Amino acid sequence: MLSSDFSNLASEAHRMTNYGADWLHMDIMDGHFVPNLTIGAPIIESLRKHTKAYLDCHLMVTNPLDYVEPLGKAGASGFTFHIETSKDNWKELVERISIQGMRPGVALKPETPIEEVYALVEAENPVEMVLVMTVEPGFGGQKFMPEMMDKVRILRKKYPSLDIEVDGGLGPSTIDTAASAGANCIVAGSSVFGAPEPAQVISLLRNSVEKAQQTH
Ligand SMILES: O=C(CO)[C@@H](O)[C@H](O)COP(=O)(O)O
Repeated sequence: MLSSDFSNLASEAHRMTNYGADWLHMDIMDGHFVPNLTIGAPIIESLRKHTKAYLDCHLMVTNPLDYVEPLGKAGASGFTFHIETSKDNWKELVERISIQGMRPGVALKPETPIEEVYALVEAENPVEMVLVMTVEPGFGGQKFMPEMMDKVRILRKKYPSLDIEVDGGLGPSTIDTAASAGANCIVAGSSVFGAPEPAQVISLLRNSVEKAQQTH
């Protein structure tokens, strides 16, 4: 939703779900971990009053622990934190996310090796999704980094049933590359909000993933 009109967030959310979006991806940025500042728990709480959609929160913040209880109480559905911020406390983080009834996920920046998330996927109380950033986090409208697909291929081979999300520069010209590598959760901002027919783009993204899943 970073590409949406934030002054009309509820109607933008309805527009996207009416166009066929399964989830609403909410980029939460603190202006410290990334050089941008967006939304927090109060916005999620207000939005939750207007939609039952899955709110897939991506925490681009230095201290994700500070956001767990506020976002859980606000009605967030998924809570995906960055491994770069939680190498020493991810077990506590995942436990507290789960206690709040949210789905835990872990994200990694382009320069972070994929090996750094294996322990979180294999843990007794594991994350349920890995978000492979395909741009440097902080802004929408950037160019897709195809070199990140090696991470997706490795994850898909190692964990066949894991949810693998990709985020950054996804659209009609890049979706087949991501889907064929094994990504099954697709974040798309500018390619959908900027499209003359957003529903057609959402349908194209979904069809590409479904087609690729038949070969995995
Ligand atoms: O987390 C981020 C950016 O940090 C992403 O969610 C972007 O907001 C995706 O936007 P597009 O690249 O699809 O325009």
